[in-house]
Amino acid sequence: MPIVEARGLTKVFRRPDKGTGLAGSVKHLLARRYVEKVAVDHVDLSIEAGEAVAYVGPNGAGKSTTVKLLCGILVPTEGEVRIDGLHPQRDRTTVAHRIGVLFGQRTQLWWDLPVAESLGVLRDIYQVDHATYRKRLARFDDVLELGEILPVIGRKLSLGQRMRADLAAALVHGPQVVYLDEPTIGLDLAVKDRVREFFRSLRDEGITVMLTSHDLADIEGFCRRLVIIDEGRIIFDGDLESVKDSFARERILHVETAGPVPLETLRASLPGAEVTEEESPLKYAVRFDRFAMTAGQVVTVLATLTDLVDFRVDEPSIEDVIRRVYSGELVLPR
Ligand SMILES: Nc1ncnc2c1ncn2[C@@H]1O[C@H](COP(=O)(O)OP(=O)(O)OP(=O)(O)O)[C@@H](O)[C@H]1O
Repeated sequence: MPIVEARGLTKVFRRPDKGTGLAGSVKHLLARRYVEKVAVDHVDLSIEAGEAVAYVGPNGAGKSTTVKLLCGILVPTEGEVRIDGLHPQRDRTTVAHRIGVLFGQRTQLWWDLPVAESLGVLRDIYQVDHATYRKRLARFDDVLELGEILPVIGRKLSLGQRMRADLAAALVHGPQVVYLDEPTIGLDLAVKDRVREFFRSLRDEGITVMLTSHDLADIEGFCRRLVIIDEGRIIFDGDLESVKDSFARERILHVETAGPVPLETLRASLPGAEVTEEESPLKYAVRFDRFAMTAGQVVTVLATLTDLVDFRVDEPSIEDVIRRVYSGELVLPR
């Protein structure tokens, strides 16, 4: 049985349509008008225990709303959610123990308390015994270096410290399912790396993770499954690597040659590829479609023209593919 299951999940927000200016407000008072926004539109999603799922989509696609529905923070307009077979509202307390959530844009720490006390309050709310709590804190300290920020008051934390503390807060009760909504937003690279390492350790422990991020480096090497939402609807749900294999066709071979070769000669020898000079002398970039030719074939052709000193092949990231999906240039099979 899936640990997270959503069927026909729909959320429609209704907000007052007040028009503009005073006249608009008066008109609204006399005859109330509303506009509706379908933020999540009949989403079906099944996540098995232990899966790490990337949930991506452009701004306003409905990602955060889905996460809020899956946690029980919002009640669906239509459809239903089950967490380990339980209903997020009817079984609120049991579900709260099974899930952890981090909203990168918001904190669940108490602003006026040191981090240690905020975590202590959560320990009491979730009734985590002291030995287990100490063990969890030690683990958070290992990867997140939490120890140094435990005495710091919430409002004095830097963004990176705040995110590390919030991760601990989301996990202090040992949830089976964790939703991470933009967990690396605004972090510098060193903290991002540390936090990403922590995600991998969660996955390796068998915790189910659903990760929403605009930084696709968060999902590479971490999530096997990719779900793309656009305008409230799931437009793709499948294997991340196979998407890359099938749609990230472009490869770039960076090559350094022993002597200069005229660009025209290189271009004439590699029809279908795009050859450009790189910034340093004797270095070229060959951009080619890997379905049209292999990197080996490109290297063989180049080696007939000159001696090669060094070469490297760059693969495009999943980011390129997803950018093309967002722009409508690429439609992935569902
Ligand atoms: N409380 C609300 N009331 C009215 N509209 C809302 C509310 N929350 C979200 N929306 C609207 O629902 C749509 C989906 O919003 P949501 O925050 O889920 O998107 P998102 O994919 O998380 O976007 P982002 O990547 O920008 O955070 C947007 O058009 C948003 O303006």
